[in-house]
Amino acid sequence: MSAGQGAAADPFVRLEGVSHVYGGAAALKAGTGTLAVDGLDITIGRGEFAAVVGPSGCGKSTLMKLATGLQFPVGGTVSVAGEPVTKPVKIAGMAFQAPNLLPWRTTLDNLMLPLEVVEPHRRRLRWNKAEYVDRAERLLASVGLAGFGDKFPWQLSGGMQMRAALCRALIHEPQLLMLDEPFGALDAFTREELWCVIRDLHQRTGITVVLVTHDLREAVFLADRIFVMSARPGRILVERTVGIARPRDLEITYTAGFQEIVHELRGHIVEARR
Ligand SMILES: Nc1ncnc2c1ncn2[C@@H]1O[C@H](COP(=O)(O)OP(=O)(O)OP(=O)(O)O)[C@@H](O)[C@H]1O
Repeated sequence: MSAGQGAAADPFVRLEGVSHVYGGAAALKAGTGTLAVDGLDITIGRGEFAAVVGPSGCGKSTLMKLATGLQFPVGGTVSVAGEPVTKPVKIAGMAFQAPNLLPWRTTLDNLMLPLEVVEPHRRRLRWNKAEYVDRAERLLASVGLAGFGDKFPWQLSGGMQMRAALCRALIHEPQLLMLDEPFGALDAFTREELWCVIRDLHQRTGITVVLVTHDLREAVFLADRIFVMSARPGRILVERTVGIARPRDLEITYTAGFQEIVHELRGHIVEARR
């Protein structure tokens, strides 16, 4: 296992007895709200790589939004790094299925965007631009995009855009990386290439990662622990420690042990869908 040896060692992201209703509690009472998650308990350790899987619409993205302070629960508690989550969590970086790069900005300028918003970088950016540009260029190089900073998003392939979006999520040196189906729109080969990019990043930095995915192979290849959610309203049904030694090579995805875990998870999701 990697740096984070599980939740017990050093809890970092913690949701306890969390319920969330879109539209608010009053809307739920009136029958117009959606109870997305209910009694959701999950603890992720510092430095751990956690994956969350489950049936469509079970509340995986909601879990991500609650953990990062983009939504607030109607019940239960959410904390990150020991602090209750009461506003958007600054120490988190996020990447989603769509890279969402601004087409009129170069790749480098897209990477700089969070720095123009998040303090203390916002204050420092003007006088320390060269230092930040250097950081952005080092990040681009670390994902195989050295020299592409001056290209516009439309000059990059889908996989390259996703790499750039990952760099943008990391530019403010977050302690927590939240990935919501980041590779869903990519072809199988590009996706596997990016698994290795994320694997190496996690190995190198020890950052805590939470990955939401529909791809069970992706979850088993990358994660220390996998959480299976129930159908909506979502809660954690199963917690599976992967236990495959690191560093992991793509070859392990063809081994019987790996495929056994994938099948086991698939069984849990079929069950959850019922
Ligand atoms: N803004 C919203 N307003 C009302 N209902 C919402 C909103 N966002 C999500 N929901 C509902 O809450 C439930 C959980 O949504 P969420 O996006 O968290 O699920 P998910 O597991 O990420 O879905 P998927 O696997 O399809 O991406 C779903 O039934 C969804 O329709």
